Amino acid sequence: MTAQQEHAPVTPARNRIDDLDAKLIALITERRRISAGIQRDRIAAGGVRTDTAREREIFRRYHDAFGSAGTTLGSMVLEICRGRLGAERERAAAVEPGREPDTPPLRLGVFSFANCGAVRWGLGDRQVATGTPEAMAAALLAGEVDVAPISLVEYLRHHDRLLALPDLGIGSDGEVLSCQLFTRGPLTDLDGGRVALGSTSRTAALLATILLAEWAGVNAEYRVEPPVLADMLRGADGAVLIGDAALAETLHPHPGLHVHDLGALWREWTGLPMVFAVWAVRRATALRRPAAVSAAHATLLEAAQQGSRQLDEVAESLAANGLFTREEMSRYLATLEHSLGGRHIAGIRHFAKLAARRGAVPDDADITFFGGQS
Ligand SMILES: O=C(O)C(=O)C[C@]1(C(=O)O)C=C[C@@H](O)C=C1
Repeated sequence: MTAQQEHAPVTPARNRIDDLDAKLIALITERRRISAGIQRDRIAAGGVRTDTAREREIFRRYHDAFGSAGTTLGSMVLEICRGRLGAERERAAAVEPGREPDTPPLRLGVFSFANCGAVRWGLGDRQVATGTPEAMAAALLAGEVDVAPISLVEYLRHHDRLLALPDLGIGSDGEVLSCQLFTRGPLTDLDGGRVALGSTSRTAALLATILLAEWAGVNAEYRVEPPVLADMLRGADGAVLIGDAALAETLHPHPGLHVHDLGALWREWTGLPMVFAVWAVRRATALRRPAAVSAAHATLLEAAQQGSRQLDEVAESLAANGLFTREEMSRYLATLEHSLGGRHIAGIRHFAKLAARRGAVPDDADITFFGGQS
């Protein structure tokens, strides 16, 4: 017997710990088995191995129980259950050189708005183009970037040239805070009135006109204008604004102004989440360079997950520009959804039908995914 063993307190307490460790190991083994089943089903249905929103829930649970060590523990448990995240990207990258020699990496784009803050954070030092949704749609369609977010309306308008990346979107299941209709009075007062649509907004502008016409029964006249709320409201009874400007006006509303959250209204009306933007690739690029698109997709999924795991840090970095506090950014990031599950897709298809009825997108506009998921 070694000196250490002689002095080790082999007490009932240690036996109890051994017992608990054995139970934890058995529980994690059981968890891994169940998790593998869910992942298998999702992949068989054309999805990917991971579900960002679900992982965020799990991290929060461990964090609530054990603080930042809990986040590490949750991340280890997930790694045991679904493998290492980087592994997916490495596999995709490993396929790339063999199948698609001598081609440069795909060019990624992201929105400069806070709604891409988590993804930008997760991408770290990787070179990406940034721009407004308007600029990014133009760059994607012109071939200046290969994979980028695009507002839902622009995607639907160009659906025959684009494929959406599975499991990744920018949306909300209810309140979104950054896609807003501002009015001086109740919505019904807009009937027969004027609504200014901020020129940077595509999906939110159309969503507002659909909600007003079909849900609120309001018949208004619409005009596209530069996205400056005070100017917009000078000549109109309502104004639709998106992005950081809308967020600022929502978090610090002017007295007397009514703020209608378009994500919340949509949810109230349809019971579905609203997807404001999807991530897309040109069909021609997907055909020529499928492995590179897979690699880019895996990179973006991983970036979204990484950002979602570190929302406090993301909030801090977004607050650094002085426009918002860290708490405000945390609240905003918590309302955003980066996942694109069955309910989100149902929301997209419902919106596409309503938009087609108004002639805003082609009649056959639908979402089609890279990799064949439907
Ligand atoms: O719940 C799921 O969708 C799973 O696939 C299970 C699980 C987990 O182990 O908890 C694994 C991978 C996903 O990214 C999220 C969660």
